[in-house]
Amino acid sequence: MTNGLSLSSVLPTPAKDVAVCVVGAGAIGHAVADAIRHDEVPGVHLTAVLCSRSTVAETEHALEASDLVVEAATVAAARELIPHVTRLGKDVVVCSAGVFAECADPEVLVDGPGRVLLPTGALGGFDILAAAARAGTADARLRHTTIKRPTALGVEEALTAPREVFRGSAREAALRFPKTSNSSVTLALATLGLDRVEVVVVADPAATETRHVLEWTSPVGRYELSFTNAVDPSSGGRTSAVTALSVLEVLAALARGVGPGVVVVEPAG
Ligand SMILES: NC(=O)C1=CN([C@@H]2O[C@H](COP(=O)(O)OP(=O)(O)OC[C@H]3O[C@@H](n4cnc5c(N)ncnc54)[C@H](O)[C@@H]3O)[C@@H](O)[C@H]2O)C=CC1
Ligand SMILES: O=C([O-])CC(=O)C(=O)O
Repeated sequence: MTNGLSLSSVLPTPAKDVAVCVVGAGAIGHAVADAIRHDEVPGVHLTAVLCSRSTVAETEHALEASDLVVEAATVAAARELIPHVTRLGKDVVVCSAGVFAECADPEVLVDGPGRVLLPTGALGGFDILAAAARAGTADARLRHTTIKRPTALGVEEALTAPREVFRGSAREAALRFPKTSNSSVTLALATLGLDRVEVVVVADPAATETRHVLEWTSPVGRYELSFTNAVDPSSGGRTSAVTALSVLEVLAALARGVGPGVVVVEPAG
């Protein structure tokens, strides 16, 4: 700063707005589309919102008109969309990250040159965990405990106390709870991989919010990160409201040319 340069003057500035198509008009898709419509993300504009009734022609037209696609639908939709969009050379922000639990190698779904970008979703702290993983993962351990209300997990039984309903790998969690373990998959892909992150799922009849606890141990440090998330009321108590906001962080980062979590100081005026 003393030499007259502000931090952002050395960052690349994208030449034009990023044109975004949102796939899925539920809790996340609706919130993301609304925020873009209301100009809450500078440098980004909305081309279309596709729903499950959209025709093939509407879908193709929307993809053609977009630079980037936000998938906020289902694992099944992500399974079809990822190879298709990446083959067109466009990036796709994927909320239904659980789709990667179906693949021995996540890269097989990505038929480039486009890329898949996974938002941190309902979690955070990936920066420090990925940094710690750089020191080596052989002696690292990571556990993700999710605590949600029983109906959000598909647990029909009337519980009177919290109950552990699952313990296994992130891959197994996503296959067992495809609608509520996407964040475990993203976390695993950012750190130790799908088969080495332990996931515990707890159904708590008293839960009014969703809790996620991450416990990391490795030679470089021990971290415990705890997230208590308000749920999006339109998601049946299932989806943490911050997930849509994390998608907006990815879009804002793309428009600015720097990753989420980086503090950018803009020039004055
Ligand atoms: N990465 C993360 O941290 C999180 C990921 N998720 C996942 O994100 C996805 C979206 O979540 P929500 O908005 O809460 O779900 P939602 O159920 O509220 O909305 C999904 C919408 O997608 C629509 N849809 C289904 N198939 C479609 C298709 N082929 N094309 C277009 N639309 C389609 C549905 O009709 C529905 O309106 C889900 O897979 C959910 O499990 C949810 C929370 C956190
Ligand atoms: O929204 C949340 O708290 C987490 C979730 O459903 C998921 O990871 O799929």
